[in-house]
Parts: sequence; C-alpha cells; structure tokens
Amino acid sequence: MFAASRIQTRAFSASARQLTKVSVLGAAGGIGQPLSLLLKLNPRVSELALYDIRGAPGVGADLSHINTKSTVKGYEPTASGLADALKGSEIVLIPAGVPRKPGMTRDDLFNTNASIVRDLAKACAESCPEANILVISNPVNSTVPIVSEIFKKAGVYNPKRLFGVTTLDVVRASRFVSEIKGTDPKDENITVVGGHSGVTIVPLFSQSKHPELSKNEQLIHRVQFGGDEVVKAKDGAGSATLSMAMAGARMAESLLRAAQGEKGVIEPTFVDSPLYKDQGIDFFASKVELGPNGVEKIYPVGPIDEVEQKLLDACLVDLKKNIQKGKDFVAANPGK
Ligand SMILES: NC(=O)c1ccc[n+]([C@@H]2O[C@H](COP(=O)([O-])OP(=O)(O)OC[C@H]3O[C@@H](n4cnc5c(N)ncnc54)[C@H](O)[C@@H]3O)[C@@H](O)[C@H]2O)c1
Ligand SMILES: O=C(O)C[C@H](O)C(=O)O
Repeated sequence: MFAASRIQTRAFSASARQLTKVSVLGAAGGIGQPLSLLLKLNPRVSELALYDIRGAPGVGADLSHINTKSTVKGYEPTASGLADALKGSEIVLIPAGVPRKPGMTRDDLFNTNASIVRDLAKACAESCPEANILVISNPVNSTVPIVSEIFKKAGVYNPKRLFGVTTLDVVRASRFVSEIKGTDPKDENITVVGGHSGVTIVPLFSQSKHPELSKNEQLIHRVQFGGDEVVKAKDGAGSATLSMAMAGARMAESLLRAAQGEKGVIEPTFVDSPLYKDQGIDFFASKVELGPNGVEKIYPVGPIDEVEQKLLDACLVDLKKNIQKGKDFVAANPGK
C-alpha cells in the first residue's frame, strides 16, 4: 500500500513537470485578471498566454513578476497576437465579452457576445484546433454551440474538447448548502445539471447528503439565480468575477490533473452530450469524467425525485431554444 502510493506520487510529480501552455482570452477583464492570477499560481501551468482587445500586455507584465516558475506574456490585440497567444495551448479559457447589468438576462448578452465568441473560436480552430476550449462568456447555453459550429465548419471539431464552464453553479450550491447545514463546503458536493442560466440550472440535492433539501424552494431558487444576486449587489458594475475566476481555475486544474494522469477526476460541465439528443438537445451539463483526451465519460443524470423531474423538464424546454439560437446565429452570420 505504502509502496504503491509512493510510486503514484512519483508518477504525478514527474508528469506535473510537463510543459503546459494555457491561454486566457479576455484576460484583462473582471474575470480574466483574477483567473490569470490563479493560473500563474498553478504549478501545473508552465506558460500563460494572455489576450484581450485591450490591456493584456500590462496584465502580463504585472503577473510576470510573481515568483512562480511559469512564464507569462500578454499579447498585442492583433490577429497575429491572438494566433501567437493560442499556438501550442493545451487549454484555452474564454471569458471575453460583456457582463450583465441589473434587469438583464444572460440571453440579453447574446447580440454582443455571440460574434465575439464566434471570432475567437475561429482563431482557436486555426491556431490550436486540438486544445481544450473552456467557454465562460455568456450566454453559455448558446456560446458553446457557436464554438462547436465554427469548429465543425473548419473541419476540426472534437466534441471531447469543448466545455461550457458551469463550475460556478456547483461552487455556489456547495457553499449555500454548507451555510444552511453549518458544514464545511469541501464536504458538500452537489451535482448541478442542465445549462447555465435561470431555470436551466438544476441542482440535484436528492443525490446529496441532504436529500430533503430538494424540497427547499428558496435554496433551489438561490442556486438558479445566484448570478442575479451578484449583478444586483454590483449595481451596474458587472457580474460575478472573483467567484467565477475561482470556478474557472478549478475547472482548468481538474482538466490538467486528468491530462497529467490522475484518474477519476469528475466535474459537472456543459458538453456535447448524448443524454437528450433524442429530444434535439445536443448539449447538456452533467457529471463528466475528465481524461487526457478531454471528456472521458459522460454520466447520466441518475435517480431524481419528482420536484427535480419538474425542474429538469422546464430546463430542457429552454435549453433546446438556447442551443438552437447559437446554431442559427452561425448559420446566418458565418463571419469573415
Ligand atoms: N460561465 C459563468 O459561470 C460566468 C460567470 C460570470 C461571468 N460570465 C460571463 O463572462 C463574461 C466576462 O465577464 P467579465 O465580468 O469578465 O466582463 P468584463 O467586461 O470585465 O471583461 C471582459 C473582457 O473581455 C474583453 N474582450 C471583449 N471583446 C474581446 C475580444 N473580441 N477578444 C478578446 N477580449 C475581448 C474586454 O476587453 C474585457 O477585458 C461575460 O459574458 C459574463 O456574463 C460567465
Ligand atoms: O449572472 C451572470 O450574468 C454571470 C454568471 O453567469 C453567474 O452565474 O454569475
């Protein structure tokens, strides 16, 4: 037992020395800056490439003074700057785009963010077609299908490498439950399935240590509309940035752990999924085991109670429309 664990530790420390380039698109923004900071502190990252339409060289210079071993560079806002930032990337995180103001839904961001994500996806398809693409820009339910359509058009789509980042919903659910129960959030793993906006966010408390919480309407509402809480509190200055940076860094870390040989790394995330394809729903967030090739295994939703079934039914109706909206956008606006 002891010898086996020593061998395993040696294997991990050897693989942790792998060269791993991670890039952040939208790196000078509210999410981009703290996310880049957390990635600079991650010993699994050897090279950090920062891109934004403004300010990335400054953020890069600032982070480059932190005494961790990785190199950091902020690239110029040009097509060649973007291509250079992306080349050789194993993971690309995309928090580029506008955030909500009070009174807006995530869908209200579509008109601005759809073309931003489309154009960045094109650059990824050209410069790093094999990278894991982690989409943070809202509305995630539509921006992820936009990326997949662009990759399909370029002939480089690998469904195992595309992820909508829904980790913040999981992080919130864990924290909110721990507040109610007076427990340590690290012991509260709540699966959240569906998508990432309002009623498409479906927490499955019946599968947690506290199945009775699936009847707690206030808690369910808080998980589904946690983003609104922050938008309201920031009062026009944007939406969640710091908690999102933590959640994005956690998702990237999970992918890196899996890529570097660790088994059994599971995160709920929004992926190209077989679960509801028969209902015309191509993407769905459920528990996903990660591996060196990205998605290793997609878990079904599993047993849920009556309340959750109703939530899931409502989720699927909206999700289908959101996904179609992303696909239709690329068909009508293929870009240059
Ligand atoms: N998935 C989630 O759980 C989640 C959580 C929070 C926020 N978000 C979303 O993330 C996005 C960013 O939020 P934020 O608070 O960081 O916004 P922000 O305005 O602070 O930052 C966005 C950054 O994107 C940059 N940008 C715009 N167009 C770009 C382009 N074409 N290429 C590169 N960079 C570009 C901007 O210059 C800016 O620095 C929003 O759409 C927001 O809704 C998602
Ligand atoms: O609420 C938002 O608009 C940002 C993000 O999607 C969140 O869940 O905090």
